[in-house]
Amino acid sequence: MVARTHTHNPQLSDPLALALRPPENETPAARQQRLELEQEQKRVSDQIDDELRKERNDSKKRSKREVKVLLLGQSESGKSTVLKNFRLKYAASQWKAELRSWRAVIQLNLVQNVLTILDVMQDRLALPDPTSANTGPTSFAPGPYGRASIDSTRSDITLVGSRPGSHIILTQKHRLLNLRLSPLRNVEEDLRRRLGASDPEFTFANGDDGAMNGLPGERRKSSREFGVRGWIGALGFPSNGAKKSDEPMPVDEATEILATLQDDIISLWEDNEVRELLRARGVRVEDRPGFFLSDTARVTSRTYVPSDNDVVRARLRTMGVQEWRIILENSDSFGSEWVIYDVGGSRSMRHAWLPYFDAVNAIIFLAPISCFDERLAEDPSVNRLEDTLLLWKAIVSSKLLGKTTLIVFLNKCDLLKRKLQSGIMVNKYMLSFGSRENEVGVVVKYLKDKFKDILRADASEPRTTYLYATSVTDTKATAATLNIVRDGIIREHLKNAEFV
Ligand SMILES: Nc1nc2c(ncn2[C@@H]2O[C@H](COP(=O)(O)OP(=O)(O)OP(=O)(O)O)[C@@H](O)[C@H]2O)c(=O)[nH]1
Ligand SMILES: [Mg+2]
Repeated sequence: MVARTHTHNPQLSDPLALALRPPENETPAARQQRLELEQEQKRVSDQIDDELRKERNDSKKRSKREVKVLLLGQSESGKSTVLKNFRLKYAASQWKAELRSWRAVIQLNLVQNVLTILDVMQDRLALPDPTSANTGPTSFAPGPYGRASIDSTRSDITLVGSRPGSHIILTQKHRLLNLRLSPLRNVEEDLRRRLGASDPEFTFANGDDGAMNGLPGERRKSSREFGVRGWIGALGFPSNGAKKSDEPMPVDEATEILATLQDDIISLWEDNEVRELLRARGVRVEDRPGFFLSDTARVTSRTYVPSDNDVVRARLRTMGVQEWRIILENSDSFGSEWVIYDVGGSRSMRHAWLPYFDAVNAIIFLAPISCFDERLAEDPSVNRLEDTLLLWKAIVSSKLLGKTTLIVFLNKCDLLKRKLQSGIMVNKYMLSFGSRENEVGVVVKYLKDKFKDILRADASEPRTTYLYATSVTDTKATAATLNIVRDGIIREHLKNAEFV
């Protein structure tokens, strides 16, 4: 009978229920003991449930209290730089503790500046030196590290006559510099490995998705762009922010080699022929991300510790989506807890943005307006400004973002100004600009109107939008903008938060 009941009770036919059922010949005392034990177990289980419920509610409340911001824009638009400014201003002690961790990135940026120049020089160096009886570049003494080698078998000598800058003569001095600086190729590899080594998902962007050497006349893509999925892992940030900042930094091999080559790097960058060749080839190293050649003496010193401004200017490409939780220092009021999502901006990474659209209060859209004459690294047929405007159109017309506060930073105004002053004409690249004055204020106003026009024509819903002209490598000016932006976002957030 009992056996039949068990067999016919679907619940008790479950193997787990069968295994846990009370013994059939249980004595009253054993039964009493079992029931007491079960009661205690239930009490503990209920307590755990209560705690979980409380935690869920707390996290819901916290999530309501948190201000969530998504940084969007194409690659190299300045998203990570805005994040850095935000942390510098609102999480200063954490920021300070992390400064030293950026040394390797800045050293890598400087090494890449030098290697870019050496690459540009290679075809000219392959030619015999007309000012010297000594014709073979390999006949020079090796540099201080003795690992140098020069490819003297290049076969493109016949082509170089037609390249821009073919009138510039590089001499023995340049060959020697090239030879002495060639250990930097190993330093580059070493630093890349070191930065990538702590991130199992590190990726080298080489070719199909890297930033373009990018300036007018240069179609080649860089194999130098380097990105990591997480700064924290790659840079080895101190986990508790407690790293002592007055200890000297260890002098590793890269630092030692850079210190030894300091004078050569300065000679290369200050050399008139080299400058002329770069100009002729349209390679504006000084306008590129992560330009540190003007700071060579400081950056190559054995005791170099990065400054705030160095870190803000350092270039480290973002891969995927990085979430930053920032508790604003000196503020316990509403709006002191921020979550900022910093995303990778190149086309192949944009699909990863979507899941964050309905979770954020505000979007800061970075529009690098100095890029009117540049092409996308990932698709050289597309103008970078055009890509930015298309992205903006897609964002404003997205229904998912109907309630999201939109903030636009018309960024890189400093570079825009320099470009316009160097004589590059906006109307050559943007016909609709017409005969307006080729001046930064006029261009900014024109583009602001363009962004507003797109908003009017394509917005899924009318919404609050703020536009600012920025140069986010200028930390002082950006701090002031961020203050206004922060207050605006909090105001909007308060309006929408249910519990207010
Ligand atoms: N001169 C100047 N440089 C800027 C400005 N904004 C950003 N940069 C530089 O441009 C480079 C790219 O900026 P990032 O913030 O890394 O760009 P990103 O949008 O995060 O790029 P991805 O991570 O590839 O999506 C960095 O080296 C910055 O220092 C600016 O307003 N002026
Ligand atoms: Mg980035």
